[in-house]
Amino acid sequence: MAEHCENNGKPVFDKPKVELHVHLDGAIRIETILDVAKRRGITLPVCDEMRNLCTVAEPSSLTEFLGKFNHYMHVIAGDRKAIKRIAYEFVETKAKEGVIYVEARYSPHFLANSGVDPIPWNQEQGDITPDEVVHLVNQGFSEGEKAFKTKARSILCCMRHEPRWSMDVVELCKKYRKDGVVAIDLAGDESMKCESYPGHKKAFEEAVKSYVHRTVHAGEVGAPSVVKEAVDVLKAERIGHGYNTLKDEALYRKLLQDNMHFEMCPVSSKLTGACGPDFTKHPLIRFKQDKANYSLNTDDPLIFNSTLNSDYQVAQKYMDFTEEEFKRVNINAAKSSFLPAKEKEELLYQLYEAYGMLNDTSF
Ligand SMILES: O=c1[nH]cnc2c1ncn2[C@H]1C[C@H](O)[C@@H](CO)O1
Repeated sequence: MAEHCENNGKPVFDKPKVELHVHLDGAIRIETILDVAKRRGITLPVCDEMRNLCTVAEPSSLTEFLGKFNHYMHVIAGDRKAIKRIAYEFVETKAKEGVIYVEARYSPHFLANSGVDPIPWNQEQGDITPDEVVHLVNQGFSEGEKAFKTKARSILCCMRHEPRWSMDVVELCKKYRKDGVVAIDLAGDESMKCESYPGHKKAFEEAVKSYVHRTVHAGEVGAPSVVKEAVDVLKAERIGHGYNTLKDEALYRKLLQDNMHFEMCPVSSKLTGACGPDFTKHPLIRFKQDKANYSLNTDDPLIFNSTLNSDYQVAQKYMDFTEEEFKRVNINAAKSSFLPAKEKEELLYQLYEAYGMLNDTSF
């Protein structure tokens, strides 16, 4: 059994949690993929084989990991019922994990089959645009929130390799800001520098101008220069992963000073090969020692066959995380969330109350 799956049933931190970095399309239930495929008449390998195809059990590379989406995205993309269903089920899953607020990210273009060039996943042309995808996910999240009492908001992803989609993405963030979309992200293969992609830069400039919050995948497998660029050029307010920031001490110090939030995903970092396999030497330990501003997240639980508890287990078992640190992590996550000020205050209040800290002024 993989290290991160040990004792998976018993919650390490059985208190309300906040998750800021999880890909909706990397968090689909395998049973749902199989069920939707059956309804749509799409032939897939049998259950166990499908599970093996969609997951990584041993450390691989970011490229190999990103290839996993090819095995199932064609089943969900371009299907209204399926898109809404994955959003709804996602909220149910997070509620069961004890998450009271989650920001889930996805690329609206990757789930569309119309108004997107090229049409992804070898789909036939259909009539579901990126705009309708966002509407469907918003509906799924809103119904999920009513049913399971966990609040879910969306971050819309630009993809590094498709700069032509990025202006659409920021426009969708603006259009749906009152309907559950809280920020823009840049995901995908980080070795592609965005200096050479004015499409991303323009979109992030528009985001700044229109008060759309920004996070960027950087320093996961890429050099510290990608982190620097995310902060200086794309005006990122949070960094997705950011492990390699530690390779540039001056940059790390500056970001610590600026209270930059790092969205850390320990299980993911091992299985994508972003960090070495020995969790006792993980960059997260330095962030913890320095009392940096970071959160703990699953990233793509379908592909890593993990839950949020897996990441907390790794932190506890290999990185000496205490209950106090788990509380601090979640309070930082709430403070760094992209919720409007009043909702953020309410979220923080819920955490302080659940953590028995309403009279504690040290936070
Ligand atoms: O860990 C990641 N790094 C970079 N890109 C990622 C990661 N996990 C998922 N993605 C990509 C693949 C998804 O289809 C896309 C939008 O969620 O974002």
